Amino acid sequence: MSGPLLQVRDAACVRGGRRLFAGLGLALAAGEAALVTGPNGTGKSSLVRMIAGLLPVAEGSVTVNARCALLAEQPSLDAELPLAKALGFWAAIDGGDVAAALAAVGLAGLAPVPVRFLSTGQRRRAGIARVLASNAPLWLLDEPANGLDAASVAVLEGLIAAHRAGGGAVLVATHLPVALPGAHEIRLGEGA
Ligand SMILES: Nc1ncnc2c1ncn2[C@@H]1O[C@H](COP(=O)(O)OP(=O)(O)OP(=O)(O)O)[C@@H](O)[C@H]1O
Repeated sequence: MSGPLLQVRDAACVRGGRRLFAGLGLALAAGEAALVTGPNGTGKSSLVRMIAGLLPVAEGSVTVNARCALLAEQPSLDAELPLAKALGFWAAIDGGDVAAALAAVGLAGLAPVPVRFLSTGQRRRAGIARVLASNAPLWLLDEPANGLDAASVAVLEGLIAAHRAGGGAVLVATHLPVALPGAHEIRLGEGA
């Protein structure tokens, strides 16, 4: 495949009649990363959702040339199911390796535990495992470090680095430090 996995051109986002940002451009090729930062309410999550196709693009264009995996605030896992089975629901669609993904985020031991019993940080790591098991080339991670301890942030950073080294790309929206060497930086300002 040639060309960027993600191309955002002159994009604007409007929510509740308010323009959050405009004129935003970004291209992510294989191996690249984007770091989206900015104060609360400036549109970081909105940008992620817009790229994921969950919010309309008010102006400009968003072109996604690869399958993408979204880590949103909720892990999108059935709270009643054991963790491995909840991830298995998605793996049945995406074809991913649940056991390997759980091991990668240090949750192998919790595979039989219902999702509702997971702690905040474990739940976030479960969401990261879902992204990992998706085999999607483009990762869209909204606040992936929320609730994670320092060791888990380091694991996250390692997983992102490995994903990029394997030809993937990632966009991370965060108010917490996440090391993304060589990332394109997008700083969203105050909302309009
Ligand atoms: N459904 C909605 N209708 C109207 N406005 C909304 C809606 N959802 C979010 N907003 C507004 O859009 C703005 C941007 O929200 P968003 O969640 O993208 O910000 P953020 O930069 O991710 O913030 P935070 O750092 O607090 O997570 C906020 O002012 C928010 O109130």
